[in-house]
Amino acid sequence: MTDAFPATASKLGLYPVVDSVEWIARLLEAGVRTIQLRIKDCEDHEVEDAVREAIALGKQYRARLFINDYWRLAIKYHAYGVHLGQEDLDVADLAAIREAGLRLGLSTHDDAELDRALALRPSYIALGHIYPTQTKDMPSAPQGVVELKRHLARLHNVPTVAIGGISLARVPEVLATGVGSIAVVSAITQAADWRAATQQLLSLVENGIEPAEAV
Ligand SMILES: Cc1ncc(COP(=O)(O)OP(=O)(O)O)c(N)n1
Ligand SMILES: Cc1nc(C(=O)O)sc1CCOP(=O)(O)O
Ligand SMILES: [Mg+2]
Repeated sequence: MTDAFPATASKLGLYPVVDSVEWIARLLEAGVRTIQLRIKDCEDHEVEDAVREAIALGKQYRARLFINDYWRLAIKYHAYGVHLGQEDLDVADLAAIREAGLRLGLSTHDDAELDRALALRPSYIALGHIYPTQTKDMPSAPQGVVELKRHLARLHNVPTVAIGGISLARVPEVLATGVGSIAVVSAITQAADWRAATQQLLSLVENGIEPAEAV
């Protein structure tokens, strides 16, 4: 059996996914403790400064800072973790990520992807997309909360994250499935008042979760 990736918190709480160091800085300052830098379609050298700065901020705030896609840079600058999708799995050096002590989060969208993810023993598994999303072109249909709940039944011992089209109004329905974390992009970055939206999301999602362990 393959070695497991390092553990993360059993419930990751609110998990904003953002595309700049500026967003990372303002959300950490606002109290977010799980966060992802997601800058799409660049070469490593184009995003190296942003990745390094985001990781330094994550350490400063003792936050769980995940780097999407750029796993080599995440290793180089000792990120808390890396988030990879199914296509990324075809090219990433998972052994190098594990040996460097980074946590690994994996995207899944159906049973077959869940099978593949579970076999790799990641630190968490993300399930998407739950609702229609304007943020990313998705090849599949939204899975909805009934399917989400069915998938969660297979994941008792793995931290879980729901993503895709989750607005503030939809958070209670998603939390009711028992998922441990809610990842959002537009619910924060497109909000008329991102600060208020973040505080509302934090209190809804993290109410009742144990305070974060030291990172
Ligand atoms: C928390 C979380 N879940 C899913 C994704 C999607 O990752 P991926 O499938 O690699 O797609 P891109 O984000 O790279 O377009 C994510 N980033 N974060
Ligand atoms: C980046 C991403 N990954 C998804 C997946 O299902 O894997 S859905 C998604 C976009 C989520 O943005 P919003 O919260 O604005 O809908
Ligand atoms: Mg990816």
